[in-house]
Amino acid sequence: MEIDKAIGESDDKRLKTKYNNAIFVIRRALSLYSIEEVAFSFNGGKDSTVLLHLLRAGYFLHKKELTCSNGGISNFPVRTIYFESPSAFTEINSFTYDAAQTYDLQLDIIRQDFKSGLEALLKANPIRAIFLGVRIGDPTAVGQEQFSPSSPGWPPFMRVNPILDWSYRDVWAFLLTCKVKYCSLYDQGYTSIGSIHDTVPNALLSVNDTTSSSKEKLFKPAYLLSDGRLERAGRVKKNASLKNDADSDSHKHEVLLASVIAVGDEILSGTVEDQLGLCLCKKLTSVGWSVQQTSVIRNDIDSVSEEVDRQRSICDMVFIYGGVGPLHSDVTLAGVAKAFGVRLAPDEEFEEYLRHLISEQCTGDRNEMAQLPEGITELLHHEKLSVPLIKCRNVIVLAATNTEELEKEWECLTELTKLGGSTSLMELYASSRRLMTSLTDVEVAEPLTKLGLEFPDIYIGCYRKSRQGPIIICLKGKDNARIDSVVQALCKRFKEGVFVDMK
Ligand SMILES: Cc1cc2nc3c(=O)[nH]c(=O)nc-3n(C[C@H](O)[C@H](O)[C@H](O)COP(=O)(O)O)c2cc1C
Ligand SMILES: Nc1ncnc2c1ncn2[C@@H]1O[C@H](COP(=O)(O)OP(=O)(O)OP(=O)(O)O)[C@@H](O)[C@H]1O
Ligand SMILES: [Mg+2]
Repeated sequence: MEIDKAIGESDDKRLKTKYNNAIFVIRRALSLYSIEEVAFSFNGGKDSTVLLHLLRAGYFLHKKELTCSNGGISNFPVRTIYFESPSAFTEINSFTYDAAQTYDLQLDIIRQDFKSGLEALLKANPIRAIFLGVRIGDPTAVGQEQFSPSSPGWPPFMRVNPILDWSYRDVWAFLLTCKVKYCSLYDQGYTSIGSIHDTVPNALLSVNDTTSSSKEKLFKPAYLLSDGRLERAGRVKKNASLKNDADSDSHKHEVLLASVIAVGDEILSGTVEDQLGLCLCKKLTSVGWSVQQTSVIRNDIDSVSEEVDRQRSICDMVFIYGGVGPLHSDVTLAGVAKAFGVRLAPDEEFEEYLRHLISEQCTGDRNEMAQLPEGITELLHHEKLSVPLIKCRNVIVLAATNTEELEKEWECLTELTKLGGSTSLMELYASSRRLMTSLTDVEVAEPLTKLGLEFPDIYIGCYRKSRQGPIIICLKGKDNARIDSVVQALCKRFKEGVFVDMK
C-alpha cells in the first residue's frame, strides 16, 4: 500500500509516530464499528486529504489483518460525505470530485446545513461514527478527544478525529512525503480554506516580486508557512488585532476599558513590590484606554480563573502578568484556560520557540511550558521577542517580570496590534490641566461636586500627597476652552490665587 510504504521509508521519526497513532485510532474505530456504520467527512481541504489517505491505509491494514488479502488503490468502501455549498471554491469542488473518482469513493453529496444533513443521513443509514480531519487549534476542536460523541443537540454519532494532535507542519510533512495530490489553492498561498466569502491567500506567504509586470500578487505555497499558528491568517474576518476584539464587542462602551491583573503570592505578602501594574496603567492611559481595575491575586488556578472570568466580561481587554513559566506556582495559563472553559493543550509552535530558548535545560520530551489554552490562543510574534506574546481572546498574558521587559513587550504589542491610535478616550481627554491648592478638602469638596454636575463632559479628579498637604485637581476634557470654563467657575468661588497651575 503506497501510503504505508512511503511513511515506512521516510526517516521522519515524528511523522512516523503521528502516522502510527492516527492509524491506531482508525483501526480501533474499524474494529468497534462495521464498515456500514462509519462515514468519512471529506471536503477537499488539506486536513481531510490527509485523512483520506490515512483511512485508505488504515482500512488496508485492517482488512489485511482480517483476510490476509492485498487491497488495491481503488478499494475503499467507506461512505464519504461532502457538504457542498454554493460558496465553496470551484477548486475545492473539483478537487473533491476528482479525488472521489481517483480513489473510487462512494461520495454522498449533501446540500443541506451540517446538522440537518447529518440528521437525514443518520436516518437513512446505519452510521454510528464519522471520521473528521479536525486538528487541535481548529476552533471546532475545543474540548474534543480522538473519540468524541457529537454535541448535545446534534444527532447522535461518534466523532472520530485521528489527526487531532497533528500540527500544520505534520500535515504538510505527510502530504509531501506521500506525494499525494492536494487542492491547487494550497499552491497559491491559501493555508486554510473556508468559503469564498471569508478566505484569501495568507499574507504571510506573499512574495514581493518587483520584476513581475503583472498586477496580481504572488504567493508562496502553503507548505512554506513557517508558523502553523498563523494558518488561519487568511480567514479575513478573523484578523488579529486588539482593537478588532474590542470593537467586536458591539461598542458596549464609548471608551475602551482595560483591567490589569497581577498574579503573585509575593506581592500579597509584601515580599516584592509590584512595579509592573503601575507601568502598565500609565502605558494604557497614554494610548487612550481607561483602566477599570487592577488586582493582585494568589498563584492559584481558581483565583486566576475567577478573576479573569470576571474581568474579561466587564472589560474590552484584560492584561495579566506573573505566574508564567515552568514552576509549580506558574498557574496563570491554567487559570486563563479554566476561565474560558478549555483545557491546556500542547502547542508545537510555541514549544519550538521555547526549545530555542531553553534547549539545554529541557528535561523529558514534553515541555510543560508549551501548553496553551486550547482553541482560543493566538501567538503574537515580533522579531524583537524571543517568545511570542500570548493572547487568549481578550486576555493578554505578559511574560515580563520587570519594567524593562514590560517596556519591550509593550512596544511589540502596540506595533502588532495597533493598540494605540485614535481611541475615543484620547479624543475625549485630548486636553488636560492640573491645579494645586492649599485649600482644605472640606472647602473644595462641594464646589467640585457641583462643577462635576455642571460640566458632565469634563473629568474632574482629585488626589492629595498627604493628609494635611495640598490637593491636586486634575481636569480632562475634549478641548481647552471647556476646561478653562471649569477653572474660571471654580476660581470665582474662592479668593484669587488659591489655585496654582501645575506643569
Ligand atoms: C460530520 C460533521 C460533524 C459535526 N459534528 C458537530 C458536533 O457534534 N457538534 C458541533 O458543535 N458541531 C459539529 N459539526 C460542525 C463543525 O464543528 C463546524 O461548525 C463546521 O465544521 C463548520 O466549520 P467552519 O465554521 O469553520 O466552516 C460537525 C460538522 C461535520 C461536517
Ligand atoms: N463541507 C464539508 N463537508 C464535509 N466535511 C467537512 C466540511 N467542512 C468541514 N468538514 C470536516 O471538518 C474537518 C475540518 O475542517 P477544516 O476546514 O478545519 O479542515 P480542512 O478543510 O480539511 O483543511 P483546511 O484547514 O485547510 O481548510 C474536515 O477535515 C472535514 O472532515
Ligand atoms: Mg477547511
